[in-house]
Amino acid sequence: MIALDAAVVTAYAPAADGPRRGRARRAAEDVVRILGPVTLDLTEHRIAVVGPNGSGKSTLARLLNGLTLPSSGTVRVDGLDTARDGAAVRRRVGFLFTDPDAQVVMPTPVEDVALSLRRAGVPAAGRDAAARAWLDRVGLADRADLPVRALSGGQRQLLALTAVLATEPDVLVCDEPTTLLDLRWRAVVDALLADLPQQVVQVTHDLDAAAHADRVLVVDDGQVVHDGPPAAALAAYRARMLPPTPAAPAGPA
Ligand SMILES: Nc1ncnc2c1ncn2[C@@H]1O[C@H](COP(=O)(O)OP(=O)(O)OP(=O)(O)O)[C@@H](O)[C@H]1O
Repeated sequence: MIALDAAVVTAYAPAADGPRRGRARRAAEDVVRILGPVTLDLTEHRIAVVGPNGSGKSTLARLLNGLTLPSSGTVRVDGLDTARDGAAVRRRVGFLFTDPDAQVVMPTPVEDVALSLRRAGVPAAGRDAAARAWLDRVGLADRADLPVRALSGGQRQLLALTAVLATEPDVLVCDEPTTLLDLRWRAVVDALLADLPQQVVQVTHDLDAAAHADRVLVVDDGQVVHDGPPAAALAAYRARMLPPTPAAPAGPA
């Protein structure tokens, strides 16, 4: 289980027209709170995180596997503190970025998945065959030895997802995994995520996808402002984002 206890994230963000200071002289007034305090126990199988641009969703997602550490408060994964046990946390919690090019580092798909297997401790002798088996599972077997740049954007995101899954995490955190994909690839990735046995926490602007979650967190202005079943949380989010339409003027009597 992932548990956040009064987790706060701050960042150094000096005003553009403020005085310029060296690293040693950063002023307290230039430190801004970008998230929190957030206290949550994340136990549901499928959790969606929605909210406007810049509201803090990615920051929240990155807290969950220690990519971002809380400035105060704690984040624990199965009791492991992300600030102290980062490597063990990252073995449990995989992270999928919006842009697969930020994640895929090797020249070919089979090498990229093999790298994940290496990180997961799979012995060298079995890695190539295991990587091919993973690619086969997601329908990328015939792309295994092509240069990654020859894959479509959708195939690259599928590859990035496969490379994360190959490490067999207990939890998968996805930060807008389908935002860059066309409708067809979005459906492929959504279907794959829906079928995973793992807990999935997904940041998304796709409210249709969020509607299938067990729990939806609505983040706004660095706070979790709604938390509950999708119907109620998404209605609250829509009401927050979209002003009510003015009543139609009355017609002639
Ligand atoms: N390292 C940083 N330094 C200063 N400000 C930051 C830093 N990281 C994030 N922010 C700010 O914190 C806020 C929250 O950012 P975050 O990326 O979490 O939002 P988001 O909800 O994921 O946005 P989007 O939907 O646009 O991806 C934004 O205003 C962002 O500019």
